[in-house]
Amino acid sequence: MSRYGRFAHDALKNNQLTPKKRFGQNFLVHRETAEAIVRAGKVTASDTIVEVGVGLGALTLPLAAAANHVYGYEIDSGIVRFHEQQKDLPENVTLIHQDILKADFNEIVQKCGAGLKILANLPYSISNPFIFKLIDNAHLIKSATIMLQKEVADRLSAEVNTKDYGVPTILLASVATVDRKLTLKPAEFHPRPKVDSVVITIDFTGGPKQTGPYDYTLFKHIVRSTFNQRRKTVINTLSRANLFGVTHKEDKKTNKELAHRALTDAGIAPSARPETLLFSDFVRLAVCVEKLQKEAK
Ligand SMILES: C[S@@+](CC[C@H](N)C(=O)[O-])C[C@H]1O[C@@H](n2cnc3c(N)ncnc32)[C@H](O)[C@@H]1O
Repeated sequence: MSRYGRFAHDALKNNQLTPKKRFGQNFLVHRETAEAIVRAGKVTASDTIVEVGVGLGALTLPLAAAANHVYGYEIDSGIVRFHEQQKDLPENVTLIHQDILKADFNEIVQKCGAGLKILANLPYSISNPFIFKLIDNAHLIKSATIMLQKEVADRLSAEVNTKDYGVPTILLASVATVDRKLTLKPAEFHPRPKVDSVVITIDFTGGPKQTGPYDYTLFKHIVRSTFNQRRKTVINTLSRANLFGVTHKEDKKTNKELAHRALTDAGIAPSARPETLLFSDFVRLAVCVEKLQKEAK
């Protein structure tokens, strides 16, 4: 066992801390790996970093050595108590006992300054809701370098027309670009997870080329409704997505006609399946649906 691994093991044992599955507690056991994640995040001496899930501090310490300041969020009161008793975190680390999913990103910006830089060995238990939180707060974030279960990273960086391509891929592509950095084996953690992990950097400054204005809420609704039934054709799901204010049963035909028009106006084959459509196709579709909605008023 590495020195880091022995440290994690002993720290947990001596403080009656059992790794909690519900908090996704798989602690890093190699210092070099933690340092590689900091390098992947391109952390510089002037950076203020937001770390999600401080744990025993495996990533926090190299982050604190490389950055100006680290605001570390941790949900587990046992771990927070451990750091308070040990006083082991450097002075430029502020430990915040809070569930990151409940945190207000505007308040985090007030603490950390504009353009958040986030690093995390992300607890697997929150990876999906956390990604959607990042998407919703994209305008406040510069980059997020995060470690995820490989299958989640595969979904976020999936190519069009593959089984992994879906709602998270498209919504993330609408605000950012994704770059895969490292693949880590289960032996990098204590306790060992069952699957490989991947570190990705999500760059919120390198989002898609300007597509012109479109209704983002409508775009999201269309993406979610079509992928809800990913085996069906887009004309099928779009006609049932309550887009055109036609609710009477007998007006099924009208819904289908309007959906057909929106799709052909957007240059999309009505018989297409959602996984064959690019982010830019969904944007064009949202623009055409909005135009028809306005005409119908
Ligand atoms: C995978 S461990 C990583 C710990 C440490 N950074 C490391 O690399 O060894 C995830 C950490 O996130 C914490 N955590 C889990 N859910 C959280 C949440 N919703 N908000 C803040 N921290 C959370 C866990 O208690 C745990 O310490």
